[in-house]
Amino acid sequence: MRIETDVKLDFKDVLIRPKRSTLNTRSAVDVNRAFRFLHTSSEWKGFPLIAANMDVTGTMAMARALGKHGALTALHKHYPEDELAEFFAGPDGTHAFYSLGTTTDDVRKLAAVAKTAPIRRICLDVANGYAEKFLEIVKRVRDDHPDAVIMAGNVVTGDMTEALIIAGADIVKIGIGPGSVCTTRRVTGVGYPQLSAIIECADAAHGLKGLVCADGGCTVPGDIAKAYGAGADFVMLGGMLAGHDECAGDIRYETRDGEQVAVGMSFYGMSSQTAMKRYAGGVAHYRAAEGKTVETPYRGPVEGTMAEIMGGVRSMMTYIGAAHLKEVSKRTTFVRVTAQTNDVFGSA
Ligand SMILES: NC(=O)C1=CN([C@@H]2O[C@H](COP(=O)(O)OP(=O)(O)OC[C@H]3O[C@@H](n4cnc5c(N)ncnc54)[C@H](OP(=O)(O)O)[C@@H]3O)[C@@H](O)[C@H]2O)C=CC1
Ligand SMILES: Nc1nc2c(ncn2[C@@H]2O[C@H](COP(=O)(O)O)[C@@H](O)[C@H]2O)c(=O)[nH]1
Ligand SMILES: [K+]
Repeated sequence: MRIETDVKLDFKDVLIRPKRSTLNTRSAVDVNRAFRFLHTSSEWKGFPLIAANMDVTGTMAMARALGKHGALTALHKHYPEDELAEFFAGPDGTHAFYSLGTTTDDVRKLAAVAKTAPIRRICLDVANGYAEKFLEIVKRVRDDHPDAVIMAGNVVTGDMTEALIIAGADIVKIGIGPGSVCTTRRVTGVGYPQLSAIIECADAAHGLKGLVCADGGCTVPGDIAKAYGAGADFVMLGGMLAGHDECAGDIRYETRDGEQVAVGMSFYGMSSQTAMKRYAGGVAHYRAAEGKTVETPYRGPVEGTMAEIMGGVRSMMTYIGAAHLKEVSKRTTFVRVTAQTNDVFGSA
């Protein structure tokens, strides 16, 4: 047994210190980034935000809506083959990642879809990116798809970030246990504070000309700003994008003053009992669920939430004098704090 005694930090442990700046308006900053990828010759430019490949948020409707802002969506892996082929052959396919896990059927389905439609972005997603087998699958998908941008994860340490990049990932997805509907830390005791994970993995990835996507744990636009400050190239969101019209799932209505009002929508983890019942016929006898099912408030079109997120990021940039999103991490100084906000009138 060993104990690491350095303090590792979460979003809630820091704030971004303001810096003198020549930027006089939030309209003058550029929230887009242009990336070249290590293993492919392609280039991408846009707002580096990705909707999570969860049933509720990783939808084709989400890809269309976020695509308008230059942001991306990792489609969930349960769409039928023919729907995926049609989608990736069309114009909205450019705003999406094709997601898969590591089963033989996942790999077969990708090959089948890729025969009829161009798959330019692939999200190889497993709960535990530390398995030896995962590296082999990353290598295999890289060999089979030399021109696709490959994002792979999840991990939380520099050593495994490097291994995944060397195996063929262009982007490594960072985060074990920070998610809004995740119960991994509670069930297994495993995890890593997300801000430190981003800082350490971004450093490792950038040293090899790879990129990272901070996945999970953002609860407010300020957390997304902190993730970019910590060195995240992309940020993936589940819970913050749940509850919108573009999500999959039923809206719950209540009658108020004789009128039907939309109030809530369900949201669940991909390792929850809900997901396992739907796709595996139940929780395997040797496993425990590592995700939960919740109801989020119904929030209408995702447009409003995107405006808040992008407005928050723009404002952060003027506070620290970063005209381009690329400069944010260089211009970020975090201060450790013992409190974030004044909640005397509530926390929203
Ligand atoms: N970022 C995070 O913290 C987490 C994210 N998730 C999300 O939920 C999705 C579904 O997760 P889930 O169904 O649990 O698994 P995955 O779909 O990620 O992986 C399943 C494969 O990995 C094997 N495996 C071995 N050890 C583990 C482990 N500790 N946890 C999970 N799988 C393991 C499984 O075998 P076997 O089942 O036989 O053991 C199976 O072959 C993931 O793809 C991910 O998107 C889930 C949990 C954590
Ligand atoms: N441990 C679990 N993690 C999960 C599960 N389903 C999804 N996820 C992860 O959460 C993020 C989204 O996080 P959020 O804080 O933005 O909501 C997602 O991308 C996955 O990595 C789960 O069942 N268990
Ligand atoms: K995910």
